[in-house]
Amino acid sequence: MTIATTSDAAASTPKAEKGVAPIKAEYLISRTAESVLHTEENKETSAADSTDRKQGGPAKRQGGQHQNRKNKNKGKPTYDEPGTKLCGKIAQGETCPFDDKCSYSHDVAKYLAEKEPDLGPSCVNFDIYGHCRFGLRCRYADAHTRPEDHSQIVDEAKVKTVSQRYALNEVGRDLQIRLRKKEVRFPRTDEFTEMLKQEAASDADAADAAPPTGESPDEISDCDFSLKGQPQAKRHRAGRGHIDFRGKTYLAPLTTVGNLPFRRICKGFGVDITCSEMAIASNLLQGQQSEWALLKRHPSEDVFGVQLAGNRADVVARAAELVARECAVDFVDLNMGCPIDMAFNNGGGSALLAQPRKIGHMVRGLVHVTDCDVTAKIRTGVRADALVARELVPQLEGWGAAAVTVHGRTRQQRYTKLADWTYIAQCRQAAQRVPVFGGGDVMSWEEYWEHVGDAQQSDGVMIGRGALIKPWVFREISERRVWDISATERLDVLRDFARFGLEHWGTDPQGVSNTRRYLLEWQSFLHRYVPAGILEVLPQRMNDRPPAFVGRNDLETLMASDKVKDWVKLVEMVLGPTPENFTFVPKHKSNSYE
Ligand SMILES: Cc1cc2nc3c(=O)[nH]c(=O)nc-3n(C[C@H](O)[C@H](O)[C@H](O)COP(=O)(O)O)c2cc1C
Repeated sequence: MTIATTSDAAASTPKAEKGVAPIKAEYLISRTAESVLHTEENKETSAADSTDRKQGGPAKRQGGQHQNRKNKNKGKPTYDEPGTKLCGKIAQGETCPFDDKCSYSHDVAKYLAEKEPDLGPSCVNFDIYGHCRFGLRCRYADAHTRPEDHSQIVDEAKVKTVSQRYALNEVGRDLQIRLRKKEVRFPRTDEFTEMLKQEAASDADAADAAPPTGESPDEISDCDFSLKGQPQAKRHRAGRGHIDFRGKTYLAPLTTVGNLPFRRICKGFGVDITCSEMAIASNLLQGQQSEWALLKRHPSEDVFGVQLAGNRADVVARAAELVARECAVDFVDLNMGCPIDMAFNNGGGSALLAQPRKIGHMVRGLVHVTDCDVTAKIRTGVRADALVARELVPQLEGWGAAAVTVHGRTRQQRYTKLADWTYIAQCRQAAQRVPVFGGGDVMSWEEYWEHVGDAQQSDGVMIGRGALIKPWVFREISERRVWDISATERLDVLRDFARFGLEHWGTDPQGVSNTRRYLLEWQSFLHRYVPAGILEVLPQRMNDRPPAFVGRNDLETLMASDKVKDWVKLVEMVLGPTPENFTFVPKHKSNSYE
């Protein structure tokens, strides 16, 4: 898409309208030009709310995920591999132990005749490791294939010097198999469960001895937030508490988009703390490979946590015990904010906020079964008329949490309305020692320092969508200045992501396809960035929607497009041509203006 500036564009003057990003007059597109433009393009697939925007405002709809994603991007053919999949051993030039019983093709000539052309002259995996584990199946295979006999080149010198694997926390298949066979033991969780049983027995004895109150102990603990009867934070183990959370920048856990390559980009811009995407405790315990893959950590992630979600204290404890035993993690974070129905209706995520007794068991359990810090991520409450976070913070502290993050919205609110930073400040004041991070809507250095500076509303800020829209926000925060980043520099960021993605997901057709999809998911947020030099008033605010504008050059204009077609074009600039029949619908609705 190339939007030309129309002659009457400069005629409009920006108004300081509530909810509208103030764009300098010379970059505005007039209403007439805009409607012509959209008539021409109205046949295109567009992102969820792009049509809302053209029609003068968002239609009311539920937050969450796009439910109508066609085949949820999983249908075939979505990635560029010939119909027959070449056997991995043969692709490496080795012999296959299964011979003619192998379910994959051994016909190299046929595979190469059908294969799409290479996507580029060099292969990231070969460049780093001195060999490519995908061999002929690599989409950059020419870089490491001898043309005369298709054998694979190995750069021995490099193979030897690469001692460290690219990602940490790559848990072997044998653990997954043992988990599926139920052969893994959880001694520390067993110990904790036993302890809880004894506590329950002595509580029952005490209740028998006490005069009747008319309420069962469960009823009391399910609705009472006082510290009565709760063990204090005495379960800290030696070695715990080594992270000084205060004042550090913290990249929020972000399902799908907060993947390792994205976190690596944010590390490059200076973020201090990173966290995995939310991993479901029960999926980990079932040995699901895709869930364990969420825990991978790049060596640059020097303060790294794993976020766990679950609805049962014993399940979450087992998962945490295993993660802490098998992986390199600095902290385990308990998710109590997830709003999606699937988690909520099963009593997990933000549904926990209404069950303080269960939270107590969970946090104490995590503290008991791990040697690392345990942190908690909560919302202000489930509903606006029953906020619970302020009462919960001291409870969490008592149970042994090393830090708490409060996302300043209720579940009911999703992303509508601004985060309540006044309430976050009250949560912080309710804590005695533990650092309380706030989260919600921050996307500029000014807002960051407003919340952690003199106002002392929080001990730190966790940044989610702000980092997705402009990951360089972390550099701006540390330098305390706006960076008017150019479109070419932004394209370099996309290029880095593509490289990191190919390193992470692989250079074979599936890996390239994953990289493309995750980059598109990210672009569904990135396009919301309004270049600093185009704004009349800084900083850009999360909920201020810009009127249609052109960038300072065609690339900048393309980057601001809310059309999926343009996102695909942009991604092709760093990842080569998209396969035919490719469709994409972004997963999260939170990328759009509410
Ligand atoms: C796409 C997306 C995925 C998210 N995934 C998670 C998650 O896995 N775990 C979690 O605790 N919060 C998750 N969140 C919530 C964020 O961590 C954060 O608390 C929230 O977006 C508010 O911060 P923000 O206004 O800076 O985005 C997600 C948010 C978004 C936008």
